[in-house]
Amino acid sequence: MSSGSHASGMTTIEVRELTKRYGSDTVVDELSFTVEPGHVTGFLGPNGAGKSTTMRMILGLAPPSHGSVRVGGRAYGQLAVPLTEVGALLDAGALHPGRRAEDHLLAIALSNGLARGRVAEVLGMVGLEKVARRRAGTFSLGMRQRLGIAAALLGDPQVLIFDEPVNGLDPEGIRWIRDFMRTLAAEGRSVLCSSHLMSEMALTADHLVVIGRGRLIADTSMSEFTRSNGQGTVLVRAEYCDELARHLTAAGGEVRSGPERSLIVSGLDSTEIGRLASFHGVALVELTPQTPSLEDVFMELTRDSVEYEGAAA
Ligand SMILES: Nc1ncnc2c1ncn2[C@@H]1O[C@H](COP(=O)(O)OP(=O)(O)OP(=O)(O)O)[C@@H](O)[C@H]1O
Repeated sequence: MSSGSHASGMTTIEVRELTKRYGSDTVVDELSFTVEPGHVTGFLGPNGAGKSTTMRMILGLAPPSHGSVRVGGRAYGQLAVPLTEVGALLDAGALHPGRRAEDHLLAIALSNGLARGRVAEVLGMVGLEKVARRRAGTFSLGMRQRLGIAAALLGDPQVLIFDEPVNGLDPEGIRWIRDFMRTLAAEGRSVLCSSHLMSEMALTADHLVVIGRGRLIADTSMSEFTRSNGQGTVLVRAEYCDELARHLTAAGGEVRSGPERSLIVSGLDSTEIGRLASFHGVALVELTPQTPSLEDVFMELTRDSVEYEGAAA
């Protein structure tokens, strides 16, 4: 059934100078990035940044004003059976409420020339086999998401696109989707997942593409992002706080008071602080590097684009 076109493993998504204009609004602006196989790539940006529009262009649902998208080296329109190349979960609400889960999947399978046996397989993969005969209208949001994912997997595609898949889910549902995406990537698939929450991506993504106002802000591995943005402050507690604060300031540190009589130090790392304290004979009670939350870093990164949006509204 599968076209076999991904035998080469070249199942990247290549976005090049992608641009979308609606009237005078440039919603996606010269965006270029690559989604690699074997990773979950987090597609991050504040609301309205252009994530959904970009995903719709990748899926051939909206024509670019300029630039191109290639999936496995080809434009979406050139894919013989698109569902076998790229699967997507865009809007879990887009389900016929009266239709049984398995009939919903069967209709998609048959209209795409896929084997009917695949329906039971994907229902099993997402853990919906026991409710296969229930009508989609009776499903919880988490179940509808699973059904949407089952549909995306029908053609066993090497590329998967999820638009805000955990929005509105309970912690158990969020965990399930997160683990599932990681499993799909571990199988060698390319997984692109959008979110407006950095904290969510930090637990899910290996790679990050951050956009604001339709423009690329960052394209980096998650570990590099954490490393380069993780230099925060150091929380210090000492028996003679004031004396230590003087020494730290003299050594070029910036010191402010923290909770419970602690000092929050920036400009010096914990090793330097420990050595200074030892040199001056001040006993330390606590020395704890503080990592800024990635959510803070993300908000700082995209602040300009959010402000612009607010100002323009
Ligand atoms: N069909 C359209 N016509 C006009 N403007 C549109 C259209 N589709 C999207 N937009 C505008 O494009 C901008 C980006 O929307 P998009 O949905 O891609 O952002 P997003 O990053 O996915 O945000 P969200 O998470 O809020 O959906 C928004 O300002 C939106 O109003």
